[in-house]
Amino acid sequence: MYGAWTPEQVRDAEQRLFERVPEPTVMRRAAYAVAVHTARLLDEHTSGVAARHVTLLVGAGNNGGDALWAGKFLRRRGVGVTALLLSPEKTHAAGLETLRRAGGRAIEAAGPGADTSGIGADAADALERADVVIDGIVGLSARGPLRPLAAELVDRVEAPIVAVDLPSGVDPLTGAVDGPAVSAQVTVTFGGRKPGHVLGAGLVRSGGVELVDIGLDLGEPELTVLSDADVGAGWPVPSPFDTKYSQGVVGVAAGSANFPGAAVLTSGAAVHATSGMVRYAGPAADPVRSRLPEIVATGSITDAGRVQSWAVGPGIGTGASGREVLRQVLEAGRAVCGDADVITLLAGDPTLWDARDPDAPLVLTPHEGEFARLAGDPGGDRVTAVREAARRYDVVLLLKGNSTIVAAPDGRVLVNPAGHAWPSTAGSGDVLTGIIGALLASGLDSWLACGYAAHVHALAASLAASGDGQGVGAPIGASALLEAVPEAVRTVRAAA
Ligand SMILES: NC(=O)C1=CN([C@@H]2O[C@H](COP(=O)(O)OP(=O)(O)OC[C@H]3O[C@@H](n4cnc5c(N)ncnc54)[C@H](OP(=O)(O)O)[C@@H]3O)[C@@H](O)[C@H]2O)[C@@H](O)CC1
Ligand SMILES: Nc1ncnc2c1ncn2[C@@H]1O[C@H](COP(=O)(O)OP(=O)(O)O)[C@@H](O)[C@H]1O
Ligand SMILES: [K+]
Repeated sequence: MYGAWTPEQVRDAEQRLFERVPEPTVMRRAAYAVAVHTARLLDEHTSGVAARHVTLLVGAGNNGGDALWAGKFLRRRGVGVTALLLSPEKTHAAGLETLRRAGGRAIEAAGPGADTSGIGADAADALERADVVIDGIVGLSARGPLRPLAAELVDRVEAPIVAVDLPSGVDPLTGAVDGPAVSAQVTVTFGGRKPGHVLGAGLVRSGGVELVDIGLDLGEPELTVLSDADVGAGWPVPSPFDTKYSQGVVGVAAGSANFPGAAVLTSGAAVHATSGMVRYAGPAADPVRSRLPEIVATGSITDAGRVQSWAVGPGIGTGASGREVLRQVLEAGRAVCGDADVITLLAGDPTLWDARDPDAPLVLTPHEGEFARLAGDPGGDRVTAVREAARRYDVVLLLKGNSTIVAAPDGRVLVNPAGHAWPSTAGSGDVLTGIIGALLASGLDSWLACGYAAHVHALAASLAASGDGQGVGAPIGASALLEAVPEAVRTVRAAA
């Protein structure tokens, strides 16, 4: 498990740290780590460190200061260092002096001989000759899109980039990118990850994130990211004294005559995710029986028998029959995972919420379009949007995406950064619904159930796409993802 802390939380911790440790000492510690990771990248790309060339992009604040100090440490290893100063009058003075004393060169990014981009001739040359570039344009204090000169420089870089703290152009709080931004090979960050490293485009732009301990005491994180080991440790498996009933029976109300696949995928995922028993209720009972013989299938919810949770929504339609299915499931007073048409129905008819038993956990799993129907466009700050909607509707809300966000009504937020896009295939959301339904039936806390399910779902997709999680991937369909769920569960349990 790891956390991500907001810039505000980091700044508060920074102030407390500076009462004990002088600021320059902290900066040197941070910069030394940047230099170490830069040397590693140089070695990877050029099979050496000495006599290689590193160009620093130096902005107006301490992020640029870190880059300058890193340049000094690289000089000690014989690296040629050129700093391009974006705001010469605001450059970190001590950093600039230490780099110069160590034999580094510092020039104005917008120096003489500039072409229409505004980049000076020497600066353009330094960018071209760089084996690695260090991005110290902006870090925690970034606001809005990169300014024009910074944007031009970032556009021009061809060498691999080490980002200091955050890739410039990424919003530290939301991970949103609105214009040109650095795509780092490695991001070296200090004290704790920031939301920008795990959310949205920031996840992709950060590359590999290296965390450096600089002695910050950060408190409770804004966001939590689960590891394989966390998920494996909590994943429900049968005890010697369990029966098929005691592990929790999952009910699935999904699919229709037109969409039997949704029924098969949701039910199949419930079968693969946990042991125990799965009941299916709906118009696709025949295809479900023929594909999944272990499922007890009936035509209607009233005939389904007792269950501990319902996975409901995919393929049920938004007409009268879908509406009736939702009403019956909500009235059953069991834990519910509602997806797809359920979200559209709840968004369109607020009276449907009245059928809900307030004591039974309710999870909704919208994709972005469904979320917009329910709670409006999530915009760039998805965490805030999901947290507010979870509170407003008193549900656990899972917003799907490359970074899946799970908010509880009490404000807790989990993020699952997939790190790849293999789940992006039709029907894979149905699989997620089935996995969550199964975890709810086992009695797991519904917020954690969503976090566990999103984690295993993304892992299953990666295992299915790459054969064993290591090889080169190939496109998959949701059926392959479904079949890989047991392997994903084995993988996380082995890590626990
Ligand atoms: N926290 C810690 O414990 C430690 C933190 N450390 C380091 O300090 C960093 C934070 O430093 P910081 O606060 O000086 O600000 P920083 O991010 O360098 O920004 C500088 C200036 O950039 C500008 N600017 C803003 N937006 C912009 C944009 N879109 N495009 C272009 N420019 C933009 C704006 O200046 P303006 O031009 O508006 O005057 C802003 O003031 C942190 O990320 C880490 O690297 C480490 O040393 C170790 C300990
Ligand atoms: N680019 C992506 N990267 C990673 N995961 C993705 C991406 N796009 C979609 N997913 C995941 O795939 C699933 C798609 O669900 P959904 O949109 O409901 O599809 P469907 O309705 O076809 O089943 C979700 O779990 C979502 O998080
Ligand atoms: K940066």
